[in-house]
Amino acid sequence: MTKPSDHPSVPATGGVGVLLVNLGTPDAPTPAAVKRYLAEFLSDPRVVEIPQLIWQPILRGVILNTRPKKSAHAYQQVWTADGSPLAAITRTQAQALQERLGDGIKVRWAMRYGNPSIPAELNRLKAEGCDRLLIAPLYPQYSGATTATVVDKLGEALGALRWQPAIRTLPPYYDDPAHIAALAADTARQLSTLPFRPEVLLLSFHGMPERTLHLGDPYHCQCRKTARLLAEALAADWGDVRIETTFQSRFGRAKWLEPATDAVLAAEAAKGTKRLAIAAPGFSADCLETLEELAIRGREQFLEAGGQDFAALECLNAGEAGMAMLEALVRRELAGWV
Ligand SMILES: C=CC1=C(C)c2cc3[nH]c(cc4nc(cc5[nH]c(cc1n2)c(C)c5CCC(=O)O)C(CCC(=O)O)=C4C)c(C)c3C=C
Ligand SMILES: [Fe+2]
Ligand SMILES: [Fe+2]
Repeated sequence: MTKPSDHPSVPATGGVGVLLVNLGTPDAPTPAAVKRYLAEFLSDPRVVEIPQLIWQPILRGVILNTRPKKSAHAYQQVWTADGSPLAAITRTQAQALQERLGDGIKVRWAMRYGNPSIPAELNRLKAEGCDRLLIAPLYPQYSGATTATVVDKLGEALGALRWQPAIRTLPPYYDDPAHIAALAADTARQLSTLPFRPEVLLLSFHGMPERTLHLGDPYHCQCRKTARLLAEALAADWGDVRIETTFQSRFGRAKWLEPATDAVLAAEAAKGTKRLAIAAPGFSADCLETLEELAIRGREQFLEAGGQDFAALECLNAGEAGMAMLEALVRRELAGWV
């Protein structure tokens, strides 16, 4: 049967797509690009929970006139030939996952803030015939400021479509046995290559305003559980290493989750800890917060306070342990679709 001459052409359908999403990053390590990125990021009411009428004048009048220069300097210290580490690693993770899943599933990546955007990649997958999509926010622990805002943005993009794809989202995987096993294997692998045996292993998670915990955000508890399970998994071979949990990257004047990573680094050195390693099991990819704040500034803080040996471990990134885990999680969520 031929379609009527006034009938629109039918787009391709029947494909399955996976969209990996991480936080976002500036397009360049310049004050202007950082300003554009921070304006979008810090205007998200999920990230700064202050009424916009009060917050926007502070953001536009103060923060965006001071922070971009300082942050651009920090980004310059970690920028690579492939661009921002967070974007470059997320891209590599998507390529590696594509290879593992094969051509029957299309894998793309997006950034919640900045580029490539969620709407652009959603529309691209749809144009390529994917009418079933798994959106995977690459945050092991759920928070309103990260996981939920990916789904908000997705909803906004879907709202502009007449013909929407079917959607699934990857649940947080903070206590998933596959995640804990990947973290334990990769942490042990990295610890065993260090030229020293640490007395202390700090597990540093990105902070959040403490208020969000009391308002019911599960982030804090999920970080604590990841840390506890990881410590248990490491106990057999690394039981002599004391494991502590801290929260980093405080922003603004409100009280944030404690203890703070920078304060603990200085306090450990002051009380005589000489050898310390730090890992960041809340980040699926290395980024400004791990490469600059922990590996550069954290080292300075520990050594200046009297520490001797310091190592910042890498995130799971696109390594074997992390990719095997991601493949397992994604295949599980795609069950029934492929
Ligand atoms: C891993 C989870 C993250 C949570 C939770 C989170 C909360 C959160 N962050 C800010 C403010 C900033 N974060 C910045 C960078 C940044 N944050 C995360 C992850 C989480 N943030 C990542 C992966 C990155 C790195 C981005 C990169 O380009 O590499 C920044 C920008 C850098 C800077 O100027 O310092 C800010 C600002 C708030 C307010 C918040 C919770 C409410
Ligand atoms: Fe952040
Ligand atoms: Fe808690």
